[in-house]
Amino acid sequence: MDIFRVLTRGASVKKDTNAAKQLRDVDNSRNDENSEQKSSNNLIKEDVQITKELDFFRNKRIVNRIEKQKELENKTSAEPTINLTDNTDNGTIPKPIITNKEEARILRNTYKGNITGNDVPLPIGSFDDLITRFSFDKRLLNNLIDNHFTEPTPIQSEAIPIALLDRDIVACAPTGSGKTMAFLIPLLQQIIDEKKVVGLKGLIISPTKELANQIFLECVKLSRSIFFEKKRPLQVALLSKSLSAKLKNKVISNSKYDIIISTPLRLIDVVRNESLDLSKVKHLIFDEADKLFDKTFVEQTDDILSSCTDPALRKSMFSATIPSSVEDIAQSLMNDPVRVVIGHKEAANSNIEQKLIFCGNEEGKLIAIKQLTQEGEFKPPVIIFLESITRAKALYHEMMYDRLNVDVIHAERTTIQRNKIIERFKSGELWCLICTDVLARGVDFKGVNLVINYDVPRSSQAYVHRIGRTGRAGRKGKAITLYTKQDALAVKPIINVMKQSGCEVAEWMDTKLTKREKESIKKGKAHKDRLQISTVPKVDKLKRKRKNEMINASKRRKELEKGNKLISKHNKENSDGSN
Ligand SMILES: Nc1ncnc2c1ncn2[C@@H]1O[C@H](COP(=O)(O)OP(=O)(O)OP(=O)(O)O)[C@@H](O)[C@H]1O
Repeated sequence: MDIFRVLTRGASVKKDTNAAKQLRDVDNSRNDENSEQKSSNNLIKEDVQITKELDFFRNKRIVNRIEKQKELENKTSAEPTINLTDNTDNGTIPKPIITNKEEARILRNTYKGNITGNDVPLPIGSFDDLITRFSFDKRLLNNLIDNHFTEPTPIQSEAIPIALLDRDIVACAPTGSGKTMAFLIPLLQQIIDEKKVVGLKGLIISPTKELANQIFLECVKLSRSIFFEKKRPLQVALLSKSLSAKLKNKVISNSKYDIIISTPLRLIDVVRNESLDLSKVKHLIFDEADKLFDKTFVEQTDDILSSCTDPALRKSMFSATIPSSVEDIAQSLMNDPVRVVIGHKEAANSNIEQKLIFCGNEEGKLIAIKQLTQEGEFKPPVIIFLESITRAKALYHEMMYDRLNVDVIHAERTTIQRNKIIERFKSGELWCLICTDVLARGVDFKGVNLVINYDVPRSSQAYVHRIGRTGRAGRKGKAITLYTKQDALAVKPIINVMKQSGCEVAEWMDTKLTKREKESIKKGKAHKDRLQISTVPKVDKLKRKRKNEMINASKRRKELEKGNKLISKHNKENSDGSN
């Protein structure tokens, strides 16, 4: 009972907010003689309101359905599980329970959900719906509440029932909109339902170690205190280097875990070695699916798919960007999938203010960063993305030189170093994180104020993910992309994303390039031939180098002299002793 009280408490909305009023209007109009006409008028109004701010966490206020709730309450009075009575008098709207297609349509309109497929399940309007429609585990619900997840986000509203009804799903929803919980919640419920099956049942694949670790931690939080018969806990594991060694050496049984989270390479390694059996896996989830199906990973992903031999295998794909090429693959691999798109497919998260800065040339980029600092736009925490390890290191040294509180993460840093830096950044000790695309996807840093693309990302997808490190979980964020003459071509897809997301782009930035201009940019191989990162002129660098050489030579000379003195002293002492 208590858990439901807490859940219901979360849904407080002032009665007079525009969105709430419109939604009430929509509902009331159903009883009207001209209900159809009124309803469509209101939906147009509602569209305007929602497009203005596609805020996936706060602007989702649903129909006032007091009558229906009361009816339901009477029906279910024998089951004192759901608290439906509070909150109508104190300025709040009851949590919606979606019972038919019309209600689903209205709910979907509030978040621009486009759901297609055969027999599309109804979304859940609140976590209460999980109780009325699915026999949801109370411990799991408690864990949700303990972690302050009181209302589902749109992707959760849609994806959870689809998965619980054992359907394959291809889901595309904005960065930071809660996709992780959208696949973890139903997965855990299904593992609980299949408690009698021993062995690995759920597998989550992520392209990077950082993201795999983050999903693992979320999964541990949600599965806390869930035990099966004989006090066996629900076992979740991150396939780390040490765990894969233990599995290989049979120190740990390969049927110990219910869920494993892994990167593709690490998983394939233990599967090829026959240290892990995937034949009982029932739920296979690809997070950042478009990355896992691009040329970097596709072979390993294919191997994973062919190792999961259970004919009832259910597959899920999640990402903020799913290009049509990946959708085609998905359709061919999946069994009658439901396709979920939240918001505009080609747009970035609408909580992010996007800006382009033309810097002329490479030197201009450093100057731009300095200007942002001086003008107070460089508000920590800040993440700066660069296209290569060399460039990330160079910028790091440059910013260190300016005594800024920064560190750098790239593939050459060890896992321990990477984890430590991430912790320092999360705790606020570190203000600015410089990185390559290793951190572009999935990593959830709460409260990042600004993302700077020091180098223009190579695709619209890369751009959407990079800037998605800010503006998460309903917060506002800012993204600035620096570009030079060389980037005039590369910046076009970014301009498209900006326009799709409703951001302004100055006309002069979006001019069409002539064939000749395009050719000359291509010849310049924009990405390969960037100048080094430094504001120090070449002459000064040479001077600095000579000065360092002189200092080192003088140090060596002094050490030599010191050594010579010691030897002659020693010799003298020896000769004195023999006399
Ligand atoms: N129902 C919810 N209520 C409140 N906060 C939530 C809810 N679901 C998720 N969150 C929070 O939202 C944040 C973003 O979630 P998540 O990392 O799953 O985003 P994502 O959609 O996977 O983003 P990306 O595309 O960048 O991987 C997290 O901090 C998470 O804890």
